[in-house]
Amino acid sequence: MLLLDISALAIQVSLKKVSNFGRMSQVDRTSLANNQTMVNIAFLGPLGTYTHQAAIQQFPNEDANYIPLKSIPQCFEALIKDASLDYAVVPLENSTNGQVVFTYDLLRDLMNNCKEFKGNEALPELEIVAEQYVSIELCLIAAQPMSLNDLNSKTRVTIHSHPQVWGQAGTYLKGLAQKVQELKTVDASSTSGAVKICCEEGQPSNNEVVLAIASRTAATVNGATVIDSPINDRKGNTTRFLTLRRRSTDLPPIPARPPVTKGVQRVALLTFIVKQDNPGSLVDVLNVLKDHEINMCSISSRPYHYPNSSSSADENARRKWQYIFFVEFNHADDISWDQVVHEIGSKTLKFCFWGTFNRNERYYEIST
Ligand SMILES: O=C(O)C(=O)C[C@]1(C(=O)O)C=C[C@@H](O)C=C1
Repeated sequence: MLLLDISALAIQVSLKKVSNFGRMSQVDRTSLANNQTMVNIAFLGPLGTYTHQAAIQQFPNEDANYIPLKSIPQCFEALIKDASLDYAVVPLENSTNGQVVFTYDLLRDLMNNCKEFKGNEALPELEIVAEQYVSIELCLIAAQPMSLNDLNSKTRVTIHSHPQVWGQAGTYLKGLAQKVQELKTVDASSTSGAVKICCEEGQPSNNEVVLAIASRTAATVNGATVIDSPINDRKGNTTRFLTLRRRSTDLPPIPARPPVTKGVQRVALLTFIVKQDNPGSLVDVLNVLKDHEINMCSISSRPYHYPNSSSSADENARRKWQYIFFVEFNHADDISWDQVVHEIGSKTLKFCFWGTFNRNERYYEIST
């Protein structure tokens, strides 16, 4: 509860900073970015999203300007193109329903469309510099004060939220669907955006109710009412966020939170494609990690398509059912990077190291 109050307060403070930023010209914003004391952080907005909370956790100081953008792709695009932005914070995965596929696919596309290579190592415009964890306590929210008891067998309910939420409150929504006449879910670009839509739509009629699922902070920011909470199926529901920046940045290394002490685990993300028809091609890459006593902590894949520019004579370029792999691993400070990179390069068709960052201590929290 205390945590929520603090975050609501932080969001009020950041609201002021956001509106100031919005009025600045591009030149002002660039000179602001050049002023070492200010950092400009893009995030999936509007204010009150869980990503906003992650951005505040990552950059809690007075010298942070938070810039809400409309979608995850816009966060990537703006950070690449707008030199006045220093960082972008985006969601990566949820402890209940897994990958935020938008982010995975944007990383894939950046590697795929990369113009700069060292051998077969892609060097895309962005890198990952930190991770954050935010507790996701979902609330059912109405524009006007009302009670859960107002929903009955005659009510037709429409609920707006970010698509990532449906899998986190599936059981709750099934229960609610049995209580009302009809329940419809509508995707929004973010949870706080969903509350905004709910407030704009109001209540169409006595038997029709428009609701949203979002955080308590999003309800406060939009002047809406929480009618039920927490509604997530699993206690301890948590989303993991990444902080990105341009590889070419002049910024000093991101301050480590908690401070780097000897023994803090480092984490790296590697993406790659292999010759799919060669038996053992994936195992060969993983064996490089094993040989260097590097512990893999996650592996996942997404569909992969060769870049549109590939020669049409190349059969691989036209095949379906190919995959890009995402592997995260812990490593000691003294691993022989050059050797690891060389060996990974020799076992993959194309690969990318997205950066190496401190493991956030909240990674180790267990559900109570
Ligand atoms: O919509 C938001 O509030 C977000 O920050 C996005 C997002 C996500 O994409 O996973 C973040 C956390 C929750 O899991 C739901 C939505």
